[in-house]
Amino acid sequence: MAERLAFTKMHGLGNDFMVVDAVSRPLPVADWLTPKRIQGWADRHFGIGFDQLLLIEPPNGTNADFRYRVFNADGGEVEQCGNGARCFARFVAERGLTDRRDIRVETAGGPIVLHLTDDDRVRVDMGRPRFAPEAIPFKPPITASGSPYTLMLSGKPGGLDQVTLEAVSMGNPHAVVQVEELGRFPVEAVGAALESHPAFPRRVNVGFVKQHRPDHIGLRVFERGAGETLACGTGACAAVAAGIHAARLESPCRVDLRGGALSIDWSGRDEDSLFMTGPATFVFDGEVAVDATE
Ligand SMILES: N[C@H](CCC[C@H](N)C(=O)O)C(=O)O
Repeated sequence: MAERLAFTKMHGLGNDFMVVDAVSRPLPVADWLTPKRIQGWADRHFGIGFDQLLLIEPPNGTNADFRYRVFNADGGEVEQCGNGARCFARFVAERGLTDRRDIRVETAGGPIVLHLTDDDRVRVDMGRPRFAPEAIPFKPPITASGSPYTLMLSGKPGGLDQVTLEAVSMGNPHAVVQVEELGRFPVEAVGAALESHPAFPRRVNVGFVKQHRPDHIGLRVFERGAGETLACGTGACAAVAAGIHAARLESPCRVDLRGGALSIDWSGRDEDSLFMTGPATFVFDGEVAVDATE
């Protein structure tokens, strides 16, 4: 007889998630959330369909309120998910797992703090952006004299034989590429080429930015382990951090993604946290059979 796993489908601006609560009901996570099973559930035709699976656990020995783990559609566990953090906050608040309005969370990419605003949005302290190549991790070309970096591309993806980018860590790795026109840019081809580029030992999320004004950008993101998504929270944070770091952008900055808009603010001082504010949406509750023989 197969076990049943309860989950909640949520999204942040169309970046969608399977949310699993392992606080109310402890789960045999290692046995159940295998990469193969996550890949199957992520499939939009044969499974539930999502960009990431978010696992909510009790804190792991720190003074945090919860631990939050993120798995991409390809089954790999990663450090951070910005849109997922907002969905996490609304889930734990509205399902009675906490009565706090400021929620401290452990993540593999470092601690974050989630604040529930009065209009059902969530403001997330995403921690400090990091630009040092070793923090990304990123191996710049030996000829590079610093950011922005020019990487050669093999096979001319999207007709390009090189690309200029900035590299930022928001706990997870991001490459930020400035483009003239987002609608027609070959995001799939260039994003896939950069995601697996040898300069990024742990692969990378790739953001393509069109700057409209110093406080307003458009962004498309080809995500590590998920492909192009309708929105990427850490991608929006990385794009604005790179722009402020390079004195192109100012704070607060509006980021228009395919699924909607986020507001990002950061002082530009390395020691200060960057903040992201945006919505989180419940879609449905469901359950799925966990067949031990799979
Ligand atoms: N694909 C990302 C994880 C999800 C990030 C994204 N969904 C967000 O909202 O930040 C990575 O491999 O680091």
